[in-house]
Amino acid sequence: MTDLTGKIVLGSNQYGKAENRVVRIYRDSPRHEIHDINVSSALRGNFSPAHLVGDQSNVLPTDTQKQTAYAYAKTKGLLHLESYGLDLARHYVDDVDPVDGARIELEEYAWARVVVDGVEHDHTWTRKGEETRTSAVTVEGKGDAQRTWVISGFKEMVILKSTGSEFHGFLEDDLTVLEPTTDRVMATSLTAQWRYTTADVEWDAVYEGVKAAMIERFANLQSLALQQTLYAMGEAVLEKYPFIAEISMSAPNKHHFLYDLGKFDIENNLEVFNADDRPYGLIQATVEREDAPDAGSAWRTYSVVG
Ligand SMILES: O=c1[nH]c(=O)c2[nH]c(=O)[nH]c2[nH]1
Repeated sequence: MTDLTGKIVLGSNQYGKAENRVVRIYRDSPRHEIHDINVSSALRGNFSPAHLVGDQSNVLPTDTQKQTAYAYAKTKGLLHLESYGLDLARHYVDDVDPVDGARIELEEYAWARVVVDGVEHDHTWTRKGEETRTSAVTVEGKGDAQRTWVISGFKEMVILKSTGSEFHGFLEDDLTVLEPTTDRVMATSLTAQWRYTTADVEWDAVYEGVKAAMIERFANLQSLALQQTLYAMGEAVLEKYPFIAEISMSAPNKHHFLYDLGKFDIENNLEVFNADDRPYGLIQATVEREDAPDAGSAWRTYSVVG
């Protein structure tokens, strides 16, 4: 083995405050609104002195980033993940001299208003078992050279269809035991992220529209495989919204195996299944436009590792 003798230098780095749990209540009228989020910030820029010689003069403390996350929830507002993320990212890049890039990652936990005596309650909710909405906003550069990328998405939207799904005609080798099927349960816990070509978007309406397009395609397509369903869902989103450049999806195949009731002489006509949690097939795909603008830093995550 040859010993390496090159100079040791600092590679890519960033720092910030991860997972600030910010809950913003709007209580200007008797009917309150709640936004319950998890926000992480990461700053990129000239932080070599901090790493090399312990000089903090360029370092805006992570504690300040935490304070900013909470303060901005009030002063700038927290109505949409994306607009709040843009406010934070632009602040760090525009107002903090050593910062030339900021990455804000966000998740929102949905709450459902409770209904008491048939009336929606003003200030009490239960946590929805729905998907978690997500966003990732990146701003780089100052002044006219500034670039902005916005990704929106969701995690763990659990969706199931009890028919309309087939899987057959697959490649077989000596170890293939899977039986082909023309009728099965298809279920997944879908994670999706889509990249906008603009930051001028009606965030909530488009989020709901993307979800609706995906759900409609999942429900109505006679599926020959989860791969085909995933592509069709992505295609539906790009067809509907010309300002979305690409969508990436990750879909665990939540297998529902027909339970053997024959041993009890009980007929099971696709009625009783074992919902097995692992192992699971994991189908992942990106659907994109050939003329999509360069993704730049859109997908660079805040975590250096992983
Ligand atoms: O939709 C599916 N895609 C696969 O690639 C696959 N593989 C498998 O065993 N079952 C399934 N289902």
